Amino acid sequence: MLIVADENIPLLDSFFGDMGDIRRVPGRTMTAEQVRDADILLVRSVTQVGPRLLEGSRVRFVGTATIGTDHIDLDWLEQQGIAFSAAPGCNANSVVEYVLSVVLLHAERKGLDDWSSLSVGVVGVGSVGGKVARKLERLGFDVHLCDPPRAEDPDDEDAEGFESLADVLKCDVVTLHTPLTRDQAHATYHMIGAEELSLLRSPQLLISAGRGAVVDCQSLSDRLDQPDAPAVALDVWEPEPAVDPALMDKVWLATPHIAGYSLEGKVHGTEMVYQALSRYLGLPVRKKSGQFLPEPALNKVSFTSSADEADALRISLLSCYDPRRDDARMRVAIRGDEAERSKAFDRLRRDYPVRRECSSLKVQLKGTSKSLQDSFRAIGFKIKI
Ligand SMILES: NC(=O)C1=CN([C@@H]2O[C@H](COP(=O)(O)OP(=O)(O)OC[C@H]3O[C@@H](n4cnc5c(N)ncnc54)[C@H](O)[C@@H]3O)[C@@H](O)[C@H]2O)C=CC1
Ligand SMILES: O=C(O)C(=O)[C@H](O)COP(=O)(O)O
Repeated sequence: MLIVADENIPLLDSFFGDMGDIRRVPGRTMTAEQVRDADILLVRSVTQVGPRLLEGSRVRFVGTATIGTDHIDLDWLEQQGIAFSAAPGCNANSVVEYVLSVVLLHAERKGLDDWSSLSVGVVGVGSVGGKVARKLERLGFDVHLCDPPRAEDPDDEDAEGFESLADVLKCDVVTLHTPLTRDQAHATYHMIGAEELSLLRSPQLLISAGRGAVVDCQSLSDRLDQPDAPAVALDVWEPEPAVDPALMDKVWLATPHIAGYSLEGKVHGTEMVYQALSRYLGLPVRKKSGQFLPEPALNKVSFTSSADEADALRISLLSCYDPRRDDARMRVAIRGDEAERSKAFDRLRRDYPVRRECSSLKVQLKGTSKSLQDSFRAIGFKIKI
């Protein structure tokens, strides 16, 4: 059996090595020629999967080690009888930690003593947005939710209290977590256009961590030329990988589509596809991502009753993930013509440093308040009192 796989899928040999031969190819430039003799195709978000890639091949299973599926022609795969599996939720917690760190830095920049005094609007309340909302609520934030497809779903038992997009855009922070959809009810392509952007003003913050084209990036660039523009943290871009350097210069935090790039999130993506492929082939599921995760570089911090509580939280969260480092790397790397910028964007992603989630850090909180302990728990740290 031949497995053709994006070379950037981690742990290919560990998970799939005993299932067949593996041919690694660059995902962005994968060709029909490279997959023609494959039985199994494993991709990430940068490979467009449809008739152009697969017609005439013998591929019978496609797996994507990602949450998003907008790069896959799902209808065509179904028509062809090609089995498919994504990795729903695999890196959701990584995106949540990106959002928490961005909100923390924003509050700090605004001189707020209490970050939870900010109101946060979550647009798209699924696996990622739902987790963002739950963690922020546990941290005491005033959270507002917008998800019209869920609001209209009669079978959704938790579909209460959703607000309109216009209402949610009044929050201090607005964070976008919808998939990219077109030609359907509540399509999200350019959902945040000139009109919506005109409702967002300084000192509000817009975070985009779903897909680039959910925001009309030309309108965003124009809006950011105005004096009352909101602050913007962009993890996803329109287009990728040829990021517009003029837009990058205008946004507060620029990161190269890495919100979901914790090691746990990436390895979990591989594991979920491995599980789906094992089920498809009728093989036992024997491997678990936990067995392949290395010891974290930082595994313990300790605070005493003398610790300033806000500082303790800040130090711990930013020790696990500080988006300013990704922002700095991106601003240095993205330069030159379109081809050079595209290569640099993909290189930043391919060579992404190991980033561990908060759950990998044990935090000792001796003699600290119950509310601080609750906050650490809400974020996902392992705490010891
Ligand atoms: N930046 C990154 O690294 C990552 C980005 N993503 C993106 O995040 C997206 C969301 O992921 P999940 O939460 O796991 O997906 P999900 O499918 O669990 O949730 C998406 C939610 O968005 C809602 N939605 C759809 N159209 C909407 C609209 N017009 N307005 C408001 N809400 C709408 C859906 O009803 C659903 O509840 C993925 O599709 C992917 O594109 C996912 C992982 C990492
Ligand atoms: O899971 C998703 O959806 C994402 O957006 C991934 O973080 C994308 O990562 P790549 O597949 O582009 O490496």
